[in-house]
Amino acid sequence: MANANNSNGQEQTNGNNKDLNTKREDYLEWKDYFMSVAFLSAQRSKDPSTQVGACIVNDENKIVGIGYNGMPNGCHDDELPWSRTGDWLDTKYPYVCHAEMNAIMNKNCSSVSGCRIFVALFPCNECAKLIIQSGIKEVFYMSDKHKDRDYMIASRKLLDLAGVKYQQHIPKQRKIVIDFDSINERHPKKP
Ligand SMILES: O=c1[nH]c(=O)n([C@H]2C[C@H](O)[C@@H](COP(=O)(O)O)O2)cc1CO
Ligand SMILES: [Zn+2]
Repeated sequence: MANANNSNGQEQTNGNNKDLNTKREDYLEWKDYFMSVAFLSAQRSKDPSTQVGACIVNDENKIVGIGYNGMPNGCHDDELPWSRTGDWLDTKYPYVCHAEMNAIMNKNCSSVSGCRIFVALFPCNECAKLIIQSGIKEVFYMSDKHKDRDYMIASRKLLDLAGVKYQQHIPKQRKIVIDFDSINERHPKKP
């Protein structure tokens, strides 16, 4: 639908009024932004069942590491299994690197000590160990859907003992759409 504009500088885009003279209020708040980066990164995952992303942020709100679940570097992901069931060696589990591990290993600074990590899924016990050892102080997660599994109980035990805080992130915006065409929207001509 074409955009129309009214006399007080308001543009109507598909029925929504947009005031082009006043600061936006519906911009992404920091935590929604970091969680969105984690979710976007998860879109790189080749895992057919669960795509997980992680984003590490320092105390200046700067992103210092991003990762998603995938096979280790140099191990071609066509040569390793992606299945969930069957002989353990024929499943993905012994091979795949978790998103948290990749985010920590991909860090672009010398240390992630004191940082926060934003993850789609509550970290497993192995990732909890990495989080603790790397000095990350806080975990924000979206889903805790495996919370009753033993490895999650172990994970919480480790995080609690080490004093790593964790909390579910409740996003202000439940759905964020990336529309590559939106940048081509034209605004009314300046007077
Ligand atoms: O914290 C995690 N981070 C992470 O990257 N993963 C990955 C490993 C697997 O590729 C996938 C889990 O697969 P599945 O849901 O099919 O068991 O998610 C799984 C967890 C477990 O919470
Ligand atoms: Zn893990």
